Amino acid sequence: MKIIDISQPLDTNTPEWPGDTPFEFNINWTMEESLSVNVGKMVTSTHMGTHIDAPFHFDNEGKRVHELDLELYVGKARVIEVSGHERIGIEEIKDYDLAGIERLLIRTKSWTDRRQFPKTITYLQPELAPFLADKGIKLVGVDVHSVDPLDSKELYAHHSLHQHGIHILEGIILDHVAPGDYELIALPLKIVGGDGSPVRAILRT
Ligand SMILES: Nc1ccccc1C(=O)C[C@H](N)C(=O)O
Ligand SMILES: [Zn+2]
Ligand SMILES: [Zn+2]
Repeated sequence: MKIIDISQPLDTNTPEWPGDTPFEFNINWTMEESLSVNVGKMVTSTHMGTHIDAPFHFDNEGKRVHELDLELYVGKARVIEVSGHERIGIEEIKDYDLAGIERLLIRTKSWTDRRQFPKTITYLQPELAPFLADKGIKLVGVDVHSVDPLDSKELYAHHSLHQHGIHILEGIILDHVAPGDYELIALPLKIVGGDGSPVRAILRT
C-alpha cells in the first residue's frame, strides 16, 4: 500500500482567492519564551489550498462543515484526466467509465503556475451534475480553485452539484497521479458552523 499526497503545501506562497485572507503561519510562542514548547499560530481562509466546500459556502440553508457526512471523504475514488478543455460538460465526460463509483477526481491540468492564482481554469458545466448523480457520484474533486468559472457570481456548477447531492473538493494536486482507482481520504476539520475546511488529501493504492 502506497500513500500519494494530493494536497497543496500551506505557506505564505499558497495563492489565496483574490481578496480573501492569505495563509499565515508563524511560531507565535517560542521555546525560549515558553521555556518548554514551540506553539504556532495560523490565519487562513477556509478555502485555502486543498479544501472542501460545505453547502453553506454558497447556500445560507446548506449544511455546515461539522454537519457533513464523513463517508463522503473516505473511500473508493476514480481519477480521470479531462484536460485541454475550457469547460467540462457531458460531451467531454460521456466516454469515461464512471459506473459504480461514488467519488470522482478530475485532472484538468489547467492550473500550472502554482505560485500564482490562475487567470482562467477549466470549469464544470451545471449539466454535469444530474449526469454524475445518475451514476451514483457523491463527491467531485478538481485540481483547480473552483468548479465554476473564476469570475462567476452565480456559481451554477456549485449549486447544480449541491442540488444533486454531490459534494465538492477543490485544489487537489493530481500531476503525479496516474488515472485509475484509489482510496481517497480528505477529511475536513470539525469547524463548527464552517463554510469550508482545508483537508489533507491523500490517495492510497
Ligand atoms: N474564497 C472566496 C472568496 C470570494 C469569493 C469566492 C471565494 C471562493 O472560495 C470560491 C471558490 N469556488 C471556492 O469555493 O473555493
Ligand atoms: Zn472552496
Ligand atoms: Zn468552491
